[in-house]
Amino acid sequence: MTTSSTDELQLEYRPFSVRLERPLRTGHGSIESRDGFLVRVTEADDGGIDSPTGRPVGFGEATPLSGWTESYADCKGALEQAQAAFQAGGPEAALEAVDERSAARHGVTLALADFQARRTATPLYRYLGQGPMVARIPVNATIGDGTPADTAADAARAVADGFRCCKLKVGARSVSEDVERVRQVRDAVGPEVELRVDANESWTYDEAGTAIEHFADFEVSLLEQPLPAGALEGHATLRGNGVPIALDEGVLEHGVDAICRAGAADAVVLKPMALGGVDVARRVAAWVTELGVVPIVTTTIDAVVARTGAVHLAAAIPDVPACGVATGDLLAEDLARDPVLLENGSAVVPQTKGLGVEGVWTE
Ligand SMILES: O=C(O)CCC(=O)C1=CC=C[C@@H](O)[C@@H]1C(=O)O
Ligand SMILES: [Mg+2]
Repeated sequence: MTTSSTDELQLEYRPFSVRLERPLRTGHGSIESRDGFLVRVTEADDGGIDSPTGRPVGFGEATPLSGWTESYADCKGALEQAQAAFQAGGPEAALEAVDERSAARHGVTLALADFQARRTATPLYRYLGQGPMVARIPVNATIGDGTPADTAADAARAVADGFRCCKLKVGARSVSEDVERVRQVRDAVGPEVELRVDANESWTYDEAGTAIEHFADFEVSLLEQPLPAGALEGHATLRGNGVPIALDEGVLEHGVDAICRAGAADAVVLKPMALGGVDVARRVAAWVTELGVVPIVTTTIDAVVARTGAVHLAAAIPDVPACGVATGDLLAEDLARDPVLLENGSAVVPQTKGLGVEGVWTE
């Protein structure tokens, strides 16, 4: 990475908290707010808000999530160390300071990537992937746990808003109630809409087998993490019964090498915040694609900076399937205007330099 000399650059961070519109109930429990840190890389003498002088600036976001990344306190501590290391030894030293803290590393690396992509007047996805221009990427709607009728209504609303793929949370209720929820959603949205379900490790092998029998009838296209993260063989045995299997929590538990060797997944979910950065996630996506496993990018219900980074990551992955990056509407508030337009089941990829997020760091 070529950057200005250390004494010309500085790394800063500041805390934020954004509420969700309503708690996202999952098999793991509920997510009610997202508390993290905005990260900014600027030229040391930069005077201010989003570098009005037009000099390069880079934004990142470190938003820890329990069960997926380090704790908030550990993330804060790692960013403190990274700021000092950056001052003393530049980006490479800062990256060493966050090496074992995935959310903190995500924030620092995204800010550095945004900084470099802005300097070269390149959209972040092209800076990441050196690939062709990509105008839009397919996205799924994210629908939390609710009664069968409420879930069906939420899915119908998403389809009316243009989504062609809905991912439903399951696992917080009995398998029979979840089967009924998916049945009612399928009846509500018709046969053309893609339905995926995410159990967040909630089921036993028998429960997963029962669910798959019914979900195959409803033409569910993907079942995410039915069994606990540690189960590799169990997931391998569930495959091939009419509903493809994706691993999410299992990616963090085993790594993609073990998953692919065990033949445990048809797809893997790549969460840049949990993997330590969009750079890591893109390398993993290329790797699993080589092995015939489908990469799916999702956010960790992040604020606009990390969420836009996930959109750029998805745009850097050739032939990416619908991704879970349309999560901005789950938030009651955000840190800045969303540069990503959602329409007709896709996200329009920002083509401006860098991430394309502005107005996010106001004094
Ligand atoms: O995949 C999506 O549609 C959005 C992201 C999403 O569902 C999740 C983000 C973070 C934690 C979980 O609640 C959940 C998941 O397990 O994939
Ligand atoms: Mg998941």
